[in-house]
Amino acid sequence: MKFEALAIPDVKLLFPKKFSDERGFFSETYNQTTYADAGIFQSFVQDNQSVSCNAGVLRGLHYQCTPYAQDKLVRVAHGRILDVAVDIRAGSKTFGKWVSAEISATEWNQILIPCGFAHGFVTLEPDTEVHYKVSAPYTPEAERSIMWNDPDLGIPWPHEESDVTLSQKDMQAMSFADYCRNPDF
Ligand SMILES: Cc1cn([C@H]2C[C@H](O)[C@@H](COP(=O)(O)OP(=O)(O)O[C@H]3O[C@H](C)C(=O)[C@H](O)[C@H]3O)O2)c(=O)[nH]c1=O
Repeated sequence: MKFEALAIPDVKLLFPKKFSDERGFFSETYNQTTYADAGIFQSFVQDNQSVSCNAGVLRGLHYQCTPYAQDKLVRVAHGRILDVAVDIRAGSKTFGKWVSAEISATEWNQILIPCGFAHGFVTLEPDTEVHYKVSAPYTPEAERSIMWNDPDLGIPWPHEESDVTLSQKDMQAMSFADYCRNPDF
């Protein structure tokens, strides 16, 4: 399995093989053995899928607090996203730092977001379909949101505030300063 570490090495980009022929293509989008070869030993317990009708749909920055934290293996079956992971591990030398990558059906790449990172993405094309595996079940009471455009994080999203579509939850997300007052990682 071809992979590369991003600037925060715990976040990895993966490049599964795609076997194309005159019918179309086949790809193993997850395989415990070959992903272990890339240093991904997490076991996943839940598959998620979100479809966003337009470009500019922004979901995040989300995480589940300990002990309900989730590793996430994210891929795009149709369309393209800018995916962002923010290190929220208290004491980490990259605390408050972020990494980003374009994940798309065209590139057929994936991103592993470990526990201890807040995760978000913005769609770059209409009808973008994101599939992701998580290593712990959904626990609503453990769900937290940090403001996507928090000035202390300074994530250079490609959209202005007026151009993004957010959920009510994400519109009311906490600031990063609020998170720092009571970090739950
Ligand atoms: C995450 C989740 C949600 N839901 C229900 C709860 C809501 O009624 C509905 C929509 O949930 P939400 O608005 O939180 O969905 P997203 O904004 O796409 O959130 C996700 O997007 C960001 C990028 C993430 O990294 C998280 O995995 C996840 O928070 O699905 C479930 O039933 N199970 C689940 O695992």
